[in-house]
This record gives sequence, structure tokens and C-alpha cells, in this order.
Amino acid sequence: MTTARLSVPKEKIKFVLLEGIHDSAVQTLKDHGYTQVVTAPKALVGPELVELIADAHFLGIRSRTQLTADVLEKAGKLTAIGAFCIGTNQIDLQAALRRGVPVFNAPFSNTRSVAELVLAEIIMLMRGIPHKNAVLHRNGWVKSAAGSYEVRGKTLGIVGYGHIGTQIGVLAEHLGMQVVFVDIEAKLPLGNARQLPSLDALLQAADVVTLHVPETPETKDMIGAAQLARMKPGSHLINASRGTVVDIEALADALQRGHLAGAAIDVFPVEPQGNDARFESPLVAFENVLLTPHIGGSTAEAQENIGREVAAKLVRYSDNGSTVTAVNFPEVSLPGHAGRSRLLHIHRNIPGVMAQVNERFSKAGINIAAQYLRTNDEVGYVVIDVDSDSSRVALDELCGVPGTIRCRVLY
Ligand SMILES: NC(=O)C1=CN([C@@H]2O[C@H](COP(=O)(O)OP(=O)(O)OC[C@H]3O[C@@H](n4cnc5c(N)ncnc54)[C@H](O)[C@@H]3O)[C@@H](O)[C@H]2O)C=CC1
Ligand SMILES: O=C(O)CCC(=O)C(=O)O
Repeated sequence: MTTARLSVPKEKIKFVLLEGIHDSAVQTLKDHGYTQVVTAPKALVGPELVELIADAHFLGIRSRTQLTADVLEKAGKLTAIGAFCIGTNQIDLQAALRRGVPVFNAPFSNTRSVAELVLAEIIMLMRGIPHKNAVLHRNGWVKSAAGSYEVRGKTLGIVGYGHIGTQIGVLAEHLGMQVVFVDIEAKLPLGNARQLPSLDALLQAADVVTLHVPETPETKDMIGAAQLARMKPGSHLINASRGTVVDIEALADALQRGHLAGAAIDVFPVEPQGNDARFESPLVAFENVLLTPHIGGSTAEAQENIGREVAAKLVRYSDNGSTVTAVNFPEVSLPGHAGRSRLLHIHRNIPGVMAQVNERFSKAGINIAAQYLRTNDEVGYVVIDVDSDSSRVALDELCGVPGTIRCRVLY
């Protein structure tokens, strides 16, 4: 891999923000002196994506833009990526790491929004509202209590008891629901929630099952025909996690047979690129299914907070070198570097790199004022503060170290 060297003034650093990221991000960047910000309202693919990010130093996306190893390879100047959302499954994190590109996300900002939507869906499903609503839109009328239930006293099964799952559990208990959950980790149950030993036990116990796991190889098709068959007859499924978690054909079949009374689905295996694209799914045929266009986290509050939060992380990395909370990168927390120049060096984690750095600096007579190092299996990240009048020479020396992936001096 060729070494990427970055030493450009702030106003020339280019940010590209896709997928309608909130204006709070642009404002945060501008407030910190980053004026070159290009925005696009939707996700891009293929040549359009590659062309726009070819000279970008920082890239912001949400859940739709697919950053494969191939795409990343064509973005030679890319310094960091901001995922303005929670999920980072759309990014090849390992490929980004190997290119010396940290990825930041917003792990909390939209979790309450998802929890509120799911809470509303639990009630809507238990009252059969999706079907009743559809009938009235066709000028019909179904005033009936058949298949309509209070949620009080019913059992909610939460799959994935993380930031979102726990909040839903607490809110559901306020409605009088019993909460059970499963997780791959042992979790502190909040309120009266109970952790069950297996997914099967949860599926058999719950009146409503709600999914809040990340997209991983283990969660792919986690809910398929066998799992749906284990759910109680007349129960409901909610998925606001990732489309790959549920086998949609199997769900359609369970609905067709009337085994499930309804479902609420916010995420799909294939989602349209933007608002002008067509949505296709076997689920459109079912009036007892509440379909939403991946808007679990799409509230004004969440998007504004996410815009600020992730932009601030990108600014911090650009201004200060801090990688705290990066999801794929050695985390380094750094003090300010007033009065000195700060150099960032990302290298393959092979023996001898730090010895080379120190030897080169010593030979060139460069005084190291401070040095911070963190490594993981593949990559080492060293941050070095030097007197400003030696920063150019220091950058040349650093970039020449064998194993260098990326080197940069901060302005
Ligand atoms: N619909 C939407 O707009 C949104 C969707 N999401 C999705 O929701 C997911 C969950 O978000 P958070 O709760 O914030 O994440 P989190 O990381 O706080 O929680 C996920 C939980 O799932 C557990 N888990 C992982 N693999 C599992 C498995 N195989 N079986 C059981 N449990 C497993 C983890 O241990 C963790 O406790 C995100 O990864 C994202 O994909 C997040 C925000 C908005
Ligand atoms: O609203 C978005 O951009 C995606 C939300 C989401 O799925 C996430 O935060 O992981």
C-alpha cells in the first residue's frame, strides 16, 4: 500500500456528507473552521460515489452508503469516516483500519427515538391498528374487539438487550408488560426484566418479540422459519434492527398462514437508495404489517444530536488526533498541543517501527516533547508533539519509516 501523507491547511480539508445528514453537522464543521463541506441528500453508489469521494479527506454517511474495501481503495485521501448513526455494518471496518482510517459513530443519540417508535408499535399491533387503518382508508369500517388486546400483563421479548433494548424494556414495564430478554452477554436486568437462557425460550414466552441486535454474521437470518414457528400463535414480531436479521420470505409465510397476528418492520434486506426510489417487499401484501422506511432513529432531536456528535468527533480527530470512541481503531485520548506541532503516524504493527521513528528523530536532532502510542493487532497509532520549527523535517522523517500507512501534521 502506498503511504498517504496529509499536510493541508484547514480550509482546504474537504468534507463530504451524504444521505441528508443534519445541518447541525455542517454548522459544527464551520464553527471549527472547516468550510469545504459538500453535501448530498441521498446515498450514492458506484462511479457516482467514487467520483464524489475521490478527493475527500473526511466522509460522513448514514446506514445506506456501502463503503466496501473496493470503494475505500479509490478514496486515496480519506482520513476518517463518520457514520452518522449507530450501525457500522455498511462499512468494511477492517479495510478502513488497514488504510489507517478511523471510523466514528453516534452510539446513543437516536436510541430513545427507536425505543419510542417500538413502544408505539407494540400497542398498535396488539390492537390490530394496521389492518383497521387500511380498511378505513378504503372507506370500510371494522368496529370490533376481536383480536384486540391491552398490553398490560402481556410479555415482551427483547432480543439484544443493549442501549435500545434496555430502554424499551423500561418503557414497556411502565405499561404493565412483563419483560424477558436474551443477549449473548450476561446483562444487568433493569426493573423486573428477566434474562432467559435461549432465544427459543423467549420466542415461546413472548406475545411480542422485538429485535435489537447489530448486523453480524451470527445475527443473519436469526429469525427464520424455525424461529417463527416457535413463536406463540397470534403473537407479533417487530424488527427495527437490521434487515438481514429476519428471513422476510419466512415471515411472509408465517403471516400468510395466520401464525403471526402482525408485524412491524422498519428495516429490510434491500432498501431503496433514496426517497425517489421504489420499495419492493413481499410484506407490502399484508395489511396487518406496519411498514416504515427505516425511520426508527429519524426524529428531529436524534438527527440534530447525531449531526453535532459525529461532526465533533471528526473535528476532534482532525484538530487534535484523538481517536477516543473510534469503532475500528486504537483509541488514543490526547491533551491539547498549544505552542507545538502535532504529528500523527499510522503504521502496520510490525516490530521495529517505533525504534525507527525514535532513531530517525534522534539523528535529525528533533526534540520529542510528547509521544503517545496505541496499537491493535494490525495497526499502530503514534502521536508525537514537536517544536513547530522542526515539524516539516519531522514529517519527512516519519513518512519515510518502513511500515508507514499514513502520516500527517496537524494545523
Ligand atoms: N431502525 C433504526 O433506525 C435504527 C436501527 N438501529 C440498529 O439497532 C441495533 C442495536 O442498537 P443498540 O441497542 O444501540 O446497540 P447495542 O450495541 O447497545 O446493543 C446490541 C445488543 O445486542 C447484543 N447482541 C449482539 N449479538 C447478539 C446475538 N447474536 N444474540 C443476542 N444478542 C446479541 C449485544 O450484546 C448488545 O447487548 C444497531 O446495531 C443498529 O443496527 C440503531 C439505531 C436506529
Ligand atoms: O437513520 C439512519 O441513518 C440510520 C439509523 C440506523 O439504522 C442506525 O443508527 O444504525
